[in-house]
Amino acid sequence: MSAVHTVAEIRAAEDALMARLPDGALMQRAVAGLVTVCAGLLDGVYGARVVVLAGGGNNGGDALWAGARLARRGAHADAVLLNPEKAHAEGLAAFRAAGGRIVARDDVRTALAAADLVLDGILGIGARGGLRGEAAELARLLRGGRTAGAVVAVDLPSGVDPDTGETPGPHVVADHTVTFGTGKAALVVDPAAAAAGVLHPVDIGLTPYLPEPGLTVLDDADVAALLPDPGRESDKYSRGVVGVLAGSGEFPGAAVLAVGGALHGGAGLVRYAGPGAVATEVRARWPEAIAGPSPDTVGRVQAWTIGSGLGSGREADVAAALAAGLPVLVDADGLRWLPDRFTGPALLTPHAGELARLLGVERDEVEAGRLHHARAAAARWNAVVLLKGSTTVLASPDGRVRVNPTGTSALAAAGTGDVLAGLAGSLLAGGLSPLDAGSVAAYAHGLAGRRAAAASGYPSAGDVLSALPAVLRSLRGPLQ
Ligand SMILES: NC(=O)C1=CN([C@@H]2O[C@H](COP(=O)(O)OP(=O)(O)OC[C@H]3O[C@@H](n4cnc5c(N)ncnc54)[C@H](OP(=O)(O)O)[C@@H]3O)[C@@H](O)[C@H]2O)[C@@H](O)CC1
Ligand SMILES: Nc1ncnc2c1ncn2[C@@H]1O[C@H](COP(=O)(O)OP(=O)(O)O)[C@@H](O)[C@H]1O
Ligand SMILES: [K+]
Repeated sequence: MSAVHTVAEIRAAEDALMARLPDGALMQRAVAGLVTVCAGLLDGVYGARVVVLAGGGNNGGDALWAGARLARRGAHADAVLLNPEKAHAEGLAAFRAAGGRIVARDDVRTALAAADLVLDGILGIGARGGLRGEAAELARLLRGGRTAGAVVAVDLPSGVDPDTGETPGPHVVADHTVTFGTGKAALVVDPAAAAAGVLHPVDIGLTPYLPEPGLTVLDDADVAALLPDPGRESDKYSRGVVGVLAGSGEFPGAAVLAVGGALHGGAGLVRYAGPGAVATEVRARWPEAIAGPSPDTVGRVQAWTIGSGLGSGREADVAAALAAGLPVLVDADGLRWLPDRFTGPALLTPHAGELARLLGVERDEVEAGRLHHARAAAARWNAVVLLKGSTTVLASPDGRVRVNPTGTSALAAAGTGDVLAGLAGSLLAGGLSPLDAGSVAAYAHGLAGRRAAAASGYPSAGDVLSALPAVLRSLRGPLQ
């Protein structure tokens, strides 16, 4: 599991740690990690051309110190000082003493054009708002291909909002980000995360001083530990029975895909509720599923997955499934008929457009502020909200947030959301909490998307579904 902390938490931890260390020692730890990554990216440090973009805070200090160390190893180091009066005094002195050169304004373009590596030390966790003035112009030059060198962001790409993952204005787009101490939301949540490139975490000894993280990113081992493990005495009922209320005459495929996802998520039995013609298609593809016309008549379940491809006019069916008071996942069309607030375990799986409609805002606003809007909806409906898209984020009404690291644009294909809904519903029926069911499902779904993409150029939702069994098998090992 990797942890993400807020700027306030990081500053408190840094203060506590710095109180025990000699002056400047913490920055030197950060700089040592930064220099190691830069040296690894360069084809030899000696003779390499490095341009340091230094703002007026400690982020600029890191970059100047790193420039100094690279210069001592034989690099030609140039620095652009964005705020010369405020430039980090010790960093600047070290940079100059190592032979680093301050670039005159007129020479910035030439320096960038010749650079093998550009260190972005304009702004770090002290950023407030997007880049302005000359800094914005520099970011524009970098994005415009002014340099062929690798752009390495120090701690964060400058100009992104550290805590929200939002990009309030112009910002640097980096090829690599060397980040210190712990994760930041901006490095894992789009749109900011898209500007970070490859992440290189550097341990500066902060962890013992940091609180439990509110935002986490699961890894293979976390997911393996959360996957249901049927015991020796299990039967199909004790493994969990999931009800799927999905599909319609208009969208029968959604039912087929959701039931397929549910059949592979560990539940012992899948009951499909829906119109006869759709049920016939579901059973033709999945003879192991049981079908009935409505939630009331299909038989007992331990959790419901509601909504994928449901179409219009299904309010009564949705109400009947919700009335059971069981753990529930609500997707797609089902989101039109939400109760005022959930009182039991609930997982909502909107994409940005659906969440925008729920919250009465524009889709662009949701995509620009994923964490904010997922949290707002989680609080509003007292449900875990899994917001799908380029970054899938899950916000729980208890304040916990998870970000899924496995997403791939290979999943941006019709029907993949139906597979996810079935899979997550199956995990709910298996006894996982909505937060765990949603994050485990998103994780495995992302891996299935990647696996499917490796096998077929542009995978369909069916390809993603077909890849799921092998992904789950590799995560949890074979059932004994
Ligand atoms: N503490 C430690 O020991 C360690 C810290 N470390 C490093 O320090 C970094 C944090 O440094 P920091 O706190 O100095 O903030 P930083 O990101 O450099 O920016 C602050 C400056 O930017 C300005 N400014 C703000 N917004 C702006 C905007 N939109 N556009 C333009 N300017 C803007 C603001 O000016 P103001 O507006 O306040 O006058 C202020 O001068 C951290 O990310 C890591 O790299 C590591 O070495 C590990 C040890
Ligand atoms: N650009 C993207 N990058 C990563 N994942 C994406 C992207 N776009 C969509 N997805 C994923 O694809 C799935 C699409 O689900 P959804 O929008 O409900 O489509 P549908 O209803 O057609 O199945 C979700 O899991 C979502 O997170
Ligand atoms: K930076």
